[in-house]
Amino acid sequence: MIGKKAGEQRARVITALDQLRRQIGLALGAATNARKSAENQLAKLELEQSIVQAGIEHAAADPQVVERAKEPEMAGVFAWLDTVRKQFYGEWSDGPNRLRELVAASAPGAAGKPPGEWLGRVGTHSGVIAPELWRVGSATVDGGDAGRTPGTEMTFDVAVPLLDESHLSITSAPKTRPSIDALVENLLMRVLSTFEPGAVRVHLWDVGQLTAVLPNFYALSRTSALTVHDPTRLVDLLDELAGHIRRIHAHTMQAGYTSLQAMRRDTGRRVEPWRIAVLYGNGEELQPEQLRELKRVASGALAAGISLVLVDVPTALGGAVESISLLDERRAISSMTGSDLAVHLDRPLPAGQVGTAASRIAEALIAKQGGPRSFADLLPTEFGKQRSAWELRAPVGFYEGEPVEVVIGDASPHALIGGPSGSGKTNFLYALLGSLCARYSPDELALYLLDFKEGVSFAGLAPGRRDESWLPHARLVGVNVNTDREFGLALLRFLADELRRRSAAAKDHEVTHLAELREQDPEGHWPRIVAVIDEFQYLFAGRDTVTALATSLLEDIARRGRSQGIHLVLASQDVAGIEAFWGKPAVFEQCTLRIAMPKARRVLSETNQAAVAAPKWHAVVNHDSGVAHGNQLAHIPDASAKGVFPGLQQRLWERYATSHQRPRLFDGAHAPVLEESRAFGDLEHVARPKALLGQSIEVAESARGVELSGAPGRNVAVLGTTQKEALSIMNSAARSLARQYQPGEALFVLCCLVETCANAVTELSDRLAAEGHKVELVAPGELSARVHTLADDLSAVDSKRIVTLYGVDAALPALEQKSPGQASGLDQLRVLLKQGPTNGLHVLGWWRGVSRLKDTLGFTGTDDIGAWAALDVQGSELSPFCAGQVVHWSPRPGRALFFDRSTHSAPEVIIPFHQPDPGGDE
Ligand SMILES: Nc1ncnc2c1ncn2[C@@H]1O[C@H](COP(=O)(O)OP(=O)(O)OP(=O)(O)O)[C@@H](O)[C@H]1O
Repeated sequence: MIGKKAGEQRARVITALDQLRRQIGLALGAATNARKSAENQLAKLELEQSIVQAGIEHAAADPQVVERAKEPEMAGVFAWLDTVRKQFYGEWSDGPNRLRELVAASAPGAAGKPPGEWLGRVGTHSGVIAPELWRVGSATVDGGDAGRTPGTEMTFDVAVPLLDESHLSITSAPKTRPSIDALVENLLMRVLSTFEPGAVRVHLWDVGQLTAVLPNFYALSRTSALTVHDPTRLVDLLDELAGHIRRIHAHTMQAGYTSLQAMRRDTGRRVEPWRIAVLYGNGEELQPEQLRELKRVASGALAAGISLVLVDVPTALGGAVESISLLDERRAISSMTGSDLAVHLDRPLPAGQVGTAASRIAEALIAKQGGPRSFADLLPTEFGKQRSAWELRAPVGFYEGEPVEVVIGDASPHALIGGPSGSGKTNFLYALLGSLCARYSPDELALYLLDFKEGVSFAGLAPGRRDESWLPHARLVGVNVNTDREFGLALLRFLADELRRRSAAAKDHEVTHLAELREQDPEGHWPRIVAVIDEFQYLFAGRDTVTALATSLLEDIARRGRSQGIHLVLASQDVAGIEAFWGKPAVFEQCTLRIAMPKARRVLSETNQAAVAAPKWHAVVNHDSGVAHGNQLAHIPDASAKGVFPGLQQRLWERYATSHQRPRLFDGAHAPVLEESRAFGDLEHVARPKALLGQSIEVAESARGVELSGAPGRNVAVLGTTQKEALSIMNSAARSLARQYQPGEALFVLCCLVETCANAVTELSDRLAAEGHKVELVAPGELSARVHTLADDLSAVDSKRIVTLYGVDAALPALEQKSPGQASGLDQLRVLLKQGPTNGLHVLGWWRGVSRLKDTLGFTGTDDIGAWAALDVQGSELSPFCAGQVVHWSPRPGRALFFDRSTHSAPEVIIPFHQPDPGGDE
């Protein structure tokens, strides 16, 4: 509605202006017109000219003229000129009045009224629609020329279009610099006094002066309303303007508007401030590069709410440009009024009053911007109102009181955040997450959060002991993953799978973009996914398969994630993290959103140093791959203060928790407890039980186990000297198996040859017995004999037998002994390993070294150990048990390398369950 009205008014103004131009041209250039129309009648023209020059009344009294006019071919000259004059004056006689009305309507308030009515008052105009004209002076025509009494003067206002409408080019005459300053000052003051503070930003550049450009405005230079630029760095200013143009253009186009003006009218919001750049040249041509850039800026500026005022900068700008050329100190010719009419420029505004007015505007602006904003200022009044079909958009901070947004979408699908330790990177992430989660519901946004740093930075987002709330948008929270690079890999695999799932769904619906998929499949669950990986450089920390896989997965996700709504936010503390990236340009280039914390280097682009000088608790937000013109400085509110983020989380939790699942927490510092794991809890009686060895490192919580079928080789070896983990794996295996057998269905034969584990094994034995199972605790000295009987009865016994041996290596000397003519205990153990599985007997054995296991197996090869879990054993020792492949494994506490011939192509890292230690020495 507003738009339509404004549009009509604008059309009226333009028509009236055109008319005005024509009329003035006619009035003052009647002779020219007459001459043209009489080109083929030179004599007639001359006569007409002399008549017009003299004036019709004068000419009629001139006998010479009267004589010539009597000539036949001159017949009608007088009559014709009289008609023209009557017709024109009929229209023009009211021109000055009409013009006055027009300026009053199009230049309301400070835009057109005398300074006494507004100078020194702070404007209140909201800045959605700008006045169309701005007064610069007045013009006077003689009443005679206007069909009135000759000799009387008729004055009308002269105003120029500026904001959204036109650039302005001003040309000086000798010694007119003070007049030009007064003209510019008058114009700028009218603009600044019209709008509420903050709606307009003025940039001043003067090729000849560093500081003293428009000194009366000095007070404003403390604020964002006025920036004085370095005379030697015009290109910087032009770059900055080009950056605004690109950014605003992208924003408005995305919202479906061709200009900022159209967007403002339609949305009723200012969206962006207007910008006026005043460039003072010296009449000399600019350097070609500057000129090119200036023209480029000028062509896109108006649609982005940017107007240029060029003073003595000789250039022909394309598009709408009005001009004012000074004739002397008070008079000028303007393109608005035509070349025949001198404009009397308004008197300079009183310097003192301009200074006072500038101070008042500056103070009002500072008061309005307030002090530093808080985290609460980032949050919308109503939660969960935004839709993420096209993009995610949320403010993360403020610049001069105005919010600075981060956009994650088609143009900026992935983000790279960098800053040294303590620069506020984690705080930034919290500000971003809070702002996003408050705007988008968990159905619109799903978060996968991973922190490779030691510490608990994201831990609070998952349910905890002290705070039961969690962030409903979070699907996964991974903390303390510094040593578990595999978990990073698992997340990337998960994302790549999701990418495929989304691509397939998009293909089914014959669409290519998430927004279209959501439209076609309204019942589907297609939130945008944001995966935050803090200290992501850990992914590339070794020259191994993890690095290689992480690289290719990241590249895939980075490249294809955009259209499927899967976004990466990669954060890194040090340059090393970023440098890990330089060799991986595919990922780096896709991170078009760059966020640099103070002192961060190389995050933006090699040459963009903006972050180096950024103040504390600020960030440079750049959606243009770090190119300087995309820089947006923002103060980031404190999101890490006590209770701040948890406060928001509590509100979100109360709102969404009942309808959404809690996130999975993966904490690399805490091994899961067997009894608490879902995999253990879900076990039930089955025909082919699985011995659980530990938890897998995956996005979904799951455990790894070995199925003890009747196939040959279905025995399990635990390798290494670390007792705690070895005990854990052995016990989890036995206990999980016990859960899957009916009481009496299986016999557990336990033998512990490691003294320090005796208590734990006894405890296990008691527990199994208590569960109703048949258990035999064999003393070390009796093992050989028992192995014999087990081997002898191998096919004769009907029940399952689980032979669980702790420290087999310690039994080897005893097992090796043999009576002449008889098989040794070792021979019989080999029989069990080889023939046991097909006869319902499986060995779970712990060997404290690979060579001891080899000794045990003898020449029979490694096939009888179908699955193993290795602890402090070097990878190279393991290849014989892994079909000869190269095994990368650097042993680390609390982790095991697991391989099952029947299910794995390569070994994987698992986490042995945590065992509350009942009696072991550790
Ligand atoms: N915008 C801010 N306003 C006020 N305090 C802040 C702000 N940003 C960070 N801080 C404070 O500075 C401390 C360090 O910030 P933060 O943990 O975000 O830094 P970091 O760059 O992530 O460092 P590190 O990588 O070592 O964790 C925080 O404890 C927080 O209290």
